Amino acid sequence: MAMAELSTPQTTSPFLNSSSRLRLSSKLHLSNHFRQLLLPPLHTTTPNSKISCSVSQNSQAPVAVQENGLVKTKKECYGVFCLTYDLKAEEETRTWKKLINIAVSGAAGMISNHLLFKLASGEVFGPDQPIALKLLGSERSIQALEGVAMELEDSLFPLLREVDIGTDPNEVFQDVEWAILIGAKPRGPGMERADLLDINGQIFAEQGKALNKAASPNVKVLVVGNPCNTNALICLKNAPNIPAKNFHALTRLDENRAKCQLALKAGVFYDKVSNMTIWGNHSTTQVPDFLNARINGLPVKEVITDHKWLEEGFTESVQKRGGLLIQKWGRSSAASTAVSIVDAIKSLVTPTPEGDWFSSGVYTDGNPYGIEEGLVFSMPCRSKGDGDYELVKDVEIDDYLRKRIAKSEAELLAEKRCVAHLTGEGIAYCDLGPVDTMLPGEV
Ligand SMILES: NC(=O)C1=CN([C@@H]2O[C@H](COP(=O)(O)OP(=O)(O)OC[C@H]3O[C@@H](n4cnc5c(N)ncnc54)[C@H](OP(=O)(O)O)[C@@H]3O)[C@@H](O)[C@H]2O)C=CC1
Ligand SMILES: O=C([O-])CC(=O)C(=O)O
Repeated sequence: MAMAELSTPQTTSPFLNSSSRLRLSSKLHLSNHFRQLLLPPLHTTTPNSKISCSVSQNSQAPVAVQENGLVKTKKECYGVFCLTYDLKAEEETRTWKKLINIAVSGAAGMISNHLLFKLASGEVFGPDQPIALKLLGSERSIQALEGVAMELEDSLFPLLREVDIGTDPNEVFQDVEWAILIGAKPRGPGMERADLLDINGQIFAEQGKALNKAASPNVKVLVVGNPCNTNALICLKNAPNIPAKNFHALTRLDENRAKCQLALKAGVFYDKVSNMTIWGNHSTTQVPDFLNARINGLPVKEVITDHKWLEEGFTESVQKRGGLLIQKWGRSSAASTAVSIVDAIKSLVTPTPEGDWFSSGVYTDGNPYGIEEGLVFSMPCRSKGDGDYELVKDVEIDDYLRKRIAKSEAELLAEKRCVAHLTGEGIAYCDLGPVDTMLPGEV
C-alpha cells in the first residue's frame, strides 16, 4: 500500500476527511479523481493542511470500501461512485447540505441524456447540494446505462456523490427524495391508444408500488413518460402512503412553448411573459391560457390585439408544437423537455416570484375550478420553495376557456376509465375516440 499525501481545504472536504480510507485501482486513478474530489470549487483552500489516504496499487475496480474495519459493498453502484465518503463529518460543517437521493427512470433515454448532467452540475438543486443519482433502466438498456454512468464519472462533478444503476425499482427507489419518471414505451405504428395506456400504465403501477415501499415518505414524483397525466394518476393510486399532492405530471414544456409563442407574436423577449397556465392534459386538448397570461405585466389581450390568432393560431401552435418538432427532428423533443424538467423542479424548490405562478399537472383534490376530483390535471400553482405547492385559486375562467378545459377534462376522464384496472377502481372500460388522447407529438 502506498500512502498519498495531498493538500486539501482546511474546512472539511465534501468528499473526504482524514479518517476516510479509500481503495482505488491505481495511482493514475488517484491523481485523476482525487484532485477533483479534494478541491471542490466552493471551498477556500488552506495550502498547508494535509489529508492522508491509503491506496491499493493492485486492486481491481473500486467496488468495496473499508470503513472501521468493515468492508462495505454497494451492489448497484458504478465505478468511482462505489467509494464511500464520510458524509457525516461533512454535514456538520454547514457548508454543504445533506445529500439527497434522486431517482431517474428511462435513464438511458434521450431526455435523461440531457437531464442527468444538469442535475449533477448543481443547476437544479443548487451549488451547495450534493446529490446521489439512482438510475433505473431495464435489461434492454443496462449496457447503455453503464455508458451514461461512465460519462457521469468522466464529468468530475463535485456535487455528484453516488451513481447507482439498476433494473429493479424496489432497489433503485430506496430512500429517494425525488423521482423523475421518464421511461415509457413510445407509441408504435398501428398501436391503439388503449394499448399504450395499458402498457405504460403497468410500468407506472409497478413504479408506484415500489415508491410506496422504498422511497422516502415525502418523495416528490415528476412523471414525464407519456401519457404523463394518466401515468401520474396510476402511479399515485399505487402509492397510498405517499401524499397524492407529491405527484406531478410534466406540463412545464407546454408552458414554456406557450410563453415562446406569445413573446414571438408580441415582439418581446420571452422573459417578459408571465402567469402562463396550461390547463388539462399534456395532449392536443391542453388549453394554453392567454386570458390570464401577462406580457410586461399587462393582460395578453391588451398587448396582442389579434384575438382570432390567440384563440386559434396560438392555441393550436402550442398544442401541436411537439408534433411539428418531430417532423423536423425525426424524434420527439429531448433537450427542451430536460430544460422544462429543470424548470419544473426549480419552481418547487425556490419561492415563486410575487404575483406569478407556474403550471403543473397535479391531483384535483379540492380544486376551486370545478374540475372533476381524482384526475391529474394541469393547473396554476405557486410554491414557497419547500418542494410543496399550493393552487392559485382566483384565476378567471371565461366561456372560451371553460369549454376547452371541459374537453381536456373529458379526455382525462376517458383515459381514467381505460386504466381503472390499474388504479384499483374496478373494471376498465375504454371508449376513447379516434382523435382522443393525441400526444403533442402525434399530429
Ligand atoms: N411530458 C412531456 O412534456 C414530454 C414527455 N415525453 C415522453 O417522455 C418519454 C421518454 O422520452 P425519451 O427520453 O425521448 O424517449 P427514449 O425512447 O429515448 O427513452 C425512453 C426510455 O423508456 C424506456 N422504456 C420503458 N419501457 C419501455 C418499453 N416497454 N419499450 C421501450 N422502451 C421502454 C426505455 O428505457 P429502459 O429500456 O431503460 O426501460 C427508453 O430508454 C416518452 O414517453 C415521451 O413521450 C417526451 C417529451 C415531452
Ligand atoms: O408526444 C411526445 O412523445 C412528445 C411530447 O410529449 C411533446 O413533445 O410534448
